[in-house]
Amino acid sequence: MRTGYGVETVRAAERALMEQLPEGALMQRAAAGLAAACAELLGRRVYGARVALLVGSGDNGGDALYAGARLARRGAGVTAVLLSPGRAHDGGLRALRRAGGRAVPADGDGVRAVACADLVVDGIVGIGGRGGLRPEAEELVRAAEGALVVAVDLPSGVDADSGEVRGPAVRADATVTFGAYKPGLLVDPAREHAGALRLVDIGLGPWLPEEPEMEALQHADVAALLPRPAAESDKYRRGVVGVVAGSARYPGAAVLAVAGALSGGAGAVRYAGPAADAVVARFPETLVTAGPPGKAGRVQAWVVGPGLGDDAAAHQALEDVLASDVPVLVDADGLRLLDPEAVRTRAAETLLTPHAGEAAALLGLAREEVEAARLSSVRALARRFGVTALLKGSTTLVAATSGPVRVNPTGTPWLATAGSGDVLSGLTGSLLAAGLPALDAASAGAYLHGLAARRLGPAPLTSIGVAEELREVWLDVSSG
Ligand SMILES: NC(=O)C1=CN([C@@H]2O[C@H](COP(=O)(O)OP(=O)(O)OC[C@H]3O[C@@H](n4cnc5c(N)ncnc54)[C@H](O)[C@@H]3O)[C@@H](O)[C@H]2O)[C@H](O)CC1
Ligand SMILES: [K+]
Repeated sequence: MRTGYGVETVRAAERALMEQLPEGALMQRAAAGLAAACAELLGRRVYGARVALLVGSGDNGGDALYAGARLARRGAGVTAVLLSPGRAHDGGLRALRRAGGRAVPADGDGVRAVACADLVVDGIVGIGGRGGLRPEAEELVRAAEGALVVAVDLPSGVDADSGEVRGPAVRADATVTFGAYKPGLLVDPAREHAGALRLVDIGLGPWLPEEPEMEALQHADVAALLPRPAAESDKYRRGVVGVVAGSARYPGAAVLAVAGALSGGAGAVRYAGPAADAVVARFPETLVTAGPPGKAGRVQAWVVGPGLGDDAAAHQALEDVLASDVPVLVDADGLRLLDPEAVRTRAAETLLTPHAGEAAALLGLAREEVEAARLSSVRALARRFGVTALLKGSTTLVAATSGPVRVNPTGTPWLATAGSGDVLSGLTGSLLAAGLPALDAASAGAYLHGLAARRLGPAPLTSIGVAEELREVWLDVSSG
């Protein structure tokens, strides 16, 4: 599990550790790790490589200078471009010059040094950054196009805690981050600015809290979560997932949700809704209930919402499902009909799976506000309504009412295909029925769904294609 810790948490840990160390020792550890990463990116062709350091006014710039000195000692031609000359960097500049490097102001000389560099080190701003890049930095960053760009701690201009990018920001080929991943490095849009992530241990471990702010499921974590079909031969013991989806207008959503559910590990899928003919024609094994969900046979979890429409039958179906005592996943039209306050008193778990627009409606925000602050939005959804919330996006986030937010690393923009959310709902509901807690079902569902889409992309995706790919993905992941 890749874990992320917020800026304040990292700073507190750094302060505690610095009290035990000689002045500047922590920065030397960071600089050593940064220099080693740069050397690797240069393919160990450090001797003769042209390196430009973008040096901001804080310790982020200090890291860059001391790393630059180490690269200069290995024969690189290193030029520090000082964005705001000040006394703060006397030590680093002395070290750089002693090693044969030089420093120039952020003017024509600086732009030229960057424009002909093989490697540019972004030491403009790190966890002390506020807002996007400033104009003089922007010009230098533009001059860096064509070079390898390594961001120090995080790409300058992104928000380390939220992953927001509120202005111009560096796009790095790699980011060398110190002590702990910051949540912003794991969440879009900042994640795509960071490039390949590399964590340098500077000894913060003992001073970081047990519980991180964020965690990203890896392959092995999901494999451990998946229900083992062989263990329960009896289909009813492996859980039956009920799917309430589709309408005369959208029968396809029912087919897609059932397709996802059949790939999710439950023993059987029970469909209750007006699109039974379309569903059974495609998936004859589906158990079908003609009447409302309340009259349906026993299920271990419900999925309600995809293509449901908003007529009286839809309202009744949602009410029936929420009145049940099993976990319920509410998606799509179900979210539009939902009175979120009504779910707080449910005995069993409720999982909401909105995209940004649906989350915005539930939170009374504009879609752009949710997109700009995804981490706080998914937490707000979970905590305000006492639910587990999955916020869809190219980085899907999952939050329970407390504990770390889960971030899905397999997300891909390809998933913004009509109907792919219906497949995800069915898949995740089936994992709920198989007994996974909502946080795990949603995390594993998003992981498998993203993996299936990645394997099919960049060919144009069909959602039914993603559902069919899920079977392959399941086998791959569960075989570890
Ligand atoms: N603290 C430690 O023990 C270690 C820190 N590491 C590195 O230090 C930075 C954090 O350093 P800090 O001085 O707190 O802040 P920054 O260098 O990130 O920047 C603050 C500096 O930048 C100015 N500033 C703010 N916003 C902008 C902006 N948008 N553009 C330009 N300049 C901006 C602000 O005024 C301040 O002067 C951390 O990220 C690590 O890289 C070591 O790595 C480990 C030990
Ligand atoms: K930086």
